Amino acid sequence: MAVSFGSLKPVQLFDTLDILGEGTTLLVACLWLGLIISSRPAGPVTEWLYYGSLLLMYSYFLDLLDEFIRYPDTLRLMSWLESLPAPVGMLLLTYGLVGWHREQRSIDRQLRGRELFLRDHHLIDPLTQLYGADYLHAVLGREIALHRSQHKPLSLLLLDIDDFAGFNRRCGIAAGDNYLGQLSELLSSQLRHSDVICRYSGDRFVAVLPDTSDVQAQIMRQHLQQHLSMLCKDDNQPQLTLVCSSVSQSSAAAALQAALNAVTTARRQHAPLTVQNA
Ligand SMILES: Nc1nc2c(ncn2[C@@H]2O[C@H](COP(=O)(O)OP(=O)(O)OP(=O)(O)O)[C@@H](O)[C@H]2O)c(=O)[nH]1
Repeated sequence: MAVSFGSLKPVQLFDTLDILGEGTTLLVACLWLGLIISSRPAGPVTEWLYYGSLLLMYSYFLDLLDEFIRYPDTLRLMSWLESLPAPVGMLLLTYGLVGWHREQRSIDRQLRGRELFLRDHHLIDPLTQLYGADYLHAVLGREIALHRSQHKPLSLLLLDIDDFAGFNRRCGIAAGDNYLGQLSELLSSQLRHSDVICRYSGDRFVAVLPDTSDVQAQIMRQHLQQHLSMLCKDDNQPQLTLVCSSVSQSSAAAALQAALNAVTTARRQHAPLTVQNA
């Protein structure tokens, strides 16, 4: 369209420096557009950035064309078309960049939170390499909120060692440590990747089972029971109580208390045992 409004300039009037400068500016604007399209997810911020750089590209393109084509002095339209899109494009681009900055800050905040959590080694129990009680409370609280809002089932498994103090006295602390290690390995190998296994206290383990109904939790408990009963074959080994409960409470503390009550009930109901159901 621009070509039809004007006439081609003679070659001797071409300004090489101008062409080089304006050509490079146009290429950089094209590069920006390419980077935005390839690296950004779809959404309003991307649109601001996209339309801003598109307008800049358009303006720089007309600027470059100006170096090759002479327009009649009476034609004001071309000069408007050249000069107007650039500031509008800059404004759109700036608005998009502010949005991008905000997005990035909220992503950074989330990542920093996660990293701090992972770097917090006191959350990991050094003996079993499982998460400890603090982590359990945090994860269980988060899962309860998530599962309540999504109306999904959530269950807990609680494994308690009976009279672990007695076992330590009979066999020694080292044997007790070894037994805790065996239990944690067994739980880690038999539960799913999505389950969070924690050492809740010295002789208690809790697994948070997301998206797990009561029936599924019972099946998992029976599966674990078979493996645990192999550990309990030796008369010298401490006995275990294993309960599972579906979480209906609204807080982590209440859910854990319900699981602990289930352990007490299970213990009352059985003679020193292998494994029990809540
Ligand atoms: N070997 C070993 N023992 C531990 C560790 N942490 C806690 N204990 C012991 O676990 C025992 C827990 O005692 P209690 O809370 O009375 O539990 P329990 O003896 O199993 O009694 P009940 O649970 O009521 O059957 C204590 O004797 C602690 O010393 C550990 O890391 N290694």
